[in-house]
Amino acid sequence: MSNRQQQLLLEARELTVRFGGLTAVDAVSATLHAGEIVGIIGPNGAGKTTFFNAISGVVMPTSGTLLVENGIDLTRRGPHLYAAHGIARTFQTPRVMADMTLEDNVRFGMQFAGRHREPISGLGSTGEILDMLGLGGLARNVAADITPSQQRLLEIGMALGTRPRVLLLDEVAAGLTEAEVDAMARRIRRLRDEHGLTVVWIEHAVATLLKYVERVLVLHQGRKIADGTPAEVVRNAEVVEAYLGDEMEATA
Ligand SMILES: Nc1ncnc2c1ncn2[C@@H]1O[C@H](COP(=O)(O)OP(=O)(O)OP(=O)(O)O)[C@@H](O)[C@H]1O
Repeated sequence: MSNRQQQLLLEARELTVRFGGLTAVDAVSATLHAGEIVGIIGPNGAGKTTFFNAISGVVMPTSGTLLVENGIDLTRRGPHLYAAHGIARTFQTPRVMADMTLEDNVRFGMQFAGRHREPISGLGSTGEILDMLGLGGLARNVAADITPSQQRLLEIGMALGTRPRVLLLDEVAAGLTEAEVDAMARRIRRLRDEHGLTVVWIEHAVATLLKYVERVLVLHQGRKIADGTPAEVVRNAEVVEAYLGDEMEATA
């Protein structure tokens, strides 16, 4: 492992999120190191999105601790601070601004960049960001006029505008064709390989995700039940049982 990969960018310690009597995330501990592409899988309602919400400041954890780069404690701090510390995310339903042009959408994201954050190499301008996502030719179009899969890419562009080190992707492949998913995965890998980002990627389609990530966390009923390479988790008995075997068969 290189030094770059060893740098700890995010650490959740016993993170718990309760909604009334329901424990959506149950004492989950996990680490994320620079240069990783990590997937999060788990059956419906497993707590994947809530865990994302907790590590991006969208929901306050009930208990536990969240540390970011340089050991800074962001537990229970506001979402703007997460962006300032280099954490950016997309949402399951893309939150683009339909009436604005693609370049203005990316510019909007840039307003949330931490004032002292260096631009990402090769992704410092709206043009570079849109080109990297294959949206350069549509820069002056309004977001309402592009396809749903292009809107997903645009939302990634808005996140990139904040100059993140860690990019959290929530089901960016949902509803895409196989060819589009493949193109999306290649772009995500380039974000890591060429632009130095670290990626955490939730996808409901397990077989899809396991093809593209190097490490995977498995959540079930709010608990982390596995954390390893795709090959390791598909052989994990607790994981197979959580999915009743069904979705894992395609990847076994
Ligand atoms: N704001 C909320 N208020 C109350 N309950 C919530 C809230 N958000 C999520 N939950 C509940 O928390 C649990 C975990 O939900 P979450 O959306 O995190 O799971 P998930 O693994 O992302 O599921 P899916 O694959 O269906 O998106 C579910 O039981 C859900 O109903």
